[in-house]
Amino acid sequence: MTLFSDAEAPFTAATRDVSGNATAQDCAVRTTGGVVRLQHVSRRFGQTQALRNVSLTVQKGEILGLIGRSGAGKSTLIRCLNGLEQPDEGVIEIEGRDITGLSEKQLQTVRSRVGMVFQHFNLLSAKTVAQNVALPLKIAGMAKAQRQQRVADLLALVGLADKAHHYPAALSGGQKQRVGIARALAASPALLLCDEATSALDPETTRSILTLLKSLNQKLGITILLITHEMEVIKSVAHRVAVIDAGEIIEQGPVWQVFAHPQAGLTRTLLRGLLPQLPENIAARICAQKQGEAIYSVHFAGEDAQGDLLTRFACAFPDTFRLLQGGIDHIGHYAVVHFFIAIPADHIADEQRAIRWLQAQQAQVELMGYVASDA
Ligand SMILES: Nc1ncnc2c1ncn2[C@@H]1O[C@H](COP(=O)(O)OP(=O)(O)OP(=O)(O)O)[C@@H](O)[C@H]1O
Repeated sequence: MTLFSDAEAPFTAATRDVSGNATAQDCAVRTTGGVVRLQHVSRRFGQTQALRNVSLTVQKGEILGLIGRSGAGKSTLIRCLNGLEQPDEGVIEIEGRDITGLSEKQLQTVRSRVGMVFQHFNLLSAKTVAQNVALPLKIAGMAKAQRQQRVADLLALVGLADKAHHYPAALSGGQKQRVGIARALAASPALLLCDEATSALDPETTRSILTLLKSLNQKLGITILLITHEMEVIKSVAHRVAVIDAGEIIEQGPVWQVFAHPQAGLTRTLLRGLLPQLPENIAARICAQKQGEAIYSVHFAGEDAQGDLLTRFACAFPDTFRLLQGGIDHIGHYAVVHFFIAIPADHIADEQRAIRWLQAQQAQVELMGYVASDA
């Protein structure tokens, strides 16, 4: 089902039915720059610049994670995408259509192309699970029999086929969010906008909801904009990440790349809990004066198969270094390797050979300082 006529829609995003099969809508697919495109969008409230010259594209079929701290401008951006807020400057396109300056009636059509998933689920407590999911379809005028079939398909898709006649009060947080996701998908939107969708859930439930979102993205090809303050969420499901700070996009790129080589200070701060850190007893004693052992940080990102960098390094340079801390992360098809080593500062030839070897493997090697050898 599409709520745009072919003439209105620059392309049809939902090209598969809820079972993941290709539909007749495939014929309507046309290539374009992105499902969502913001160009130089700014929004000010009095003295507060909530959005500053934001340019961002969410490509068809991708999961883009937008991460930022409280007050960074995430909600303002969502409100602009929904047409609930108008930017002071810039262009916002949904499926190639500029939505700035549209009438309320025109915006309703646009909103039906954007499925919203909320932090606190926003379910109607007096309606059953099936009725909650059916609501957008009823509003869109879908016939009852067709509606019932679609609700059944959607509930099966989110793993809640047996809960159709339950009320939200009888569901766990994770189940409520599954209902929220089914409802958001009901009108076959082009974009699923998830606003802190897992922030109210415990870690295990968070994982199951993220797994569901990932499988929906793969099965239905649905485009997802995931707004969060947790890097872990981004790492689990997003293809690309954009970091917003004080209304500005300060960094964006493929998740593995941003994890491997974060450029902005805030990105490094947000990543702190997820990346290996220099052990505290070393960090407390490190200094610039050459002595004892040289401490190096080594970063590497490459194809999965290259994730054995540390093993190869250890084989090539046995007895040359001490491993202080380290780990490998696998993000998509990439391995992100990060470790800290200590090399005796008086073995200059070994030190230089080891560093040259690492650099030849495209690793980024940074001398962090020195510690006395008994550290
Ligand atoms: N209607 C408004 N009137 C005045 N200031 C506003 C308004 N809406 C947002 N702001 C301000 O704009 C800035 C961005 O707010 P926004 O709610 O978009 O941030 P956020 O990243 O969503 O934060 P949180 O994660 O806490 O929800 C904040 O400084 C906020 O106080």
